Amino acid sequence: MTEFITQLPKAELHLHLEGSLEPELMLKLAQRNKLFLPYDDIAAIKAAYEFGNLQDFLDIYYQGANVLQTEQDFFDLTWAYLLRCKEQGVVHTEPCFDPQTHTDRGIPFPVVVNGISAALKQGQTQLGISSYLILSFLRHLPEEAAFKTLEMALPYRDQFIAVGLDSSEMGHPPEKFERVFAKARAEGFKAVAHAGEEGPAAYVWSALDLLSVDRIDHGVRAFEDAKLIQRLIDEQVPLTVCPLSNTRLKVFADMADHTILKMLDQGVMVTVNSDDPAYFGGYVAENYQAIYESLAMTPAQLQQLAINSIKASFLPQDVKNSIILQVESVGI
Ligand code: HPA
Ligand SMILES: [Zn+2]
Repeated sequence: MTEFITQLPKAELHLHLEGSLEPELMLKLAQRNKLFLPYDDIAAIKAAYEFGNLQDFLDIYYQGANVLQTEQDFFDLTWAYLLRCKEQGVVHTEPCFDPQTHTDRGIPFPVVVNGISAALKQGQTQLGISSYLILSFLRHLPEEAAFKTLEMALPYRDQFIAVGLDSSEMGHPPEKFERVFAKARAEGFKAVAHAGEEGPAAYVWSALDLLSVDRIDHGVRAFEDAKLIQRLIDEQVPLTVCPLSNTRLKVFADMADHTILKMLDQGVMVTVNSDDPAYFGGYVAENYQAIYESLAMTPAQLQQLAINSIKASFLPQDVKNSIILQVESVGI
């Protein structure tokens, strides 16, 4: 099945670039930048990746991001991710990054965005992978800080397509960011937000109604609210689901409990993504493989998930149509 999954042309729509920082690159960048890391080797780094919940993970993820200092570091991070995309049949990606994680420790915004953009551009020319970048606000910080980040980013507006919302969900509902999302939309950006990962289905409603998002990141707790599921089906709101992330962060105790297949069968526009692959044990193909094995999915359902990933992307309709034809031509 691995080969079939790899052959399916896919889009990845929920990927934190900082979460693709593999332990090997983390050590290399720490040495290059002469920084202290509280780990002796790769095994020690990996041993720290045992999470009881989202916050346990975020604490380690923000600490890991400290090794990213120069434009070259952000280029190398992004390029390593794109090479994985190439291996796994990802033909289009819409990764996000957290500028505040870097600007708050003194790294200038252009260092971050220019390093990422240069790698994405090279991904298009050398690997044939198209991409749109998403700028995410950290929801544990005040809305005022998100406004400042948006202002800082506006001179670089050609380098990203959408704004997003991530970090600690509980206690930080979408409504906290209503004004900054309105401003971003008025500036012409698309919008996505994490909602219904650890937070309740109510956060999915408010992301849709108050932030006017085009997609929901995660959204798996929508399953607890039948009315919400019906709305997601009626409006074909995409959910960027991340199966390995959900089990590693204990959103589901076991992959066999995951609701993605039920939602797919009901007609929800679900997609498969890796979230933070360096921390959760797999890139996008491993996520397809995990649900295929644990949920007894059929190859036709895997193909539908790949089609959904293209449909839910921000690509122009004619490009979507031609990639979907290619997905359909992969023999089952
Ligand atoms: O899964 C996530 N949820 C919220 N914030 C994040 N930042 C990186 N990954 C995540
Ligand atoms: Zn995420």
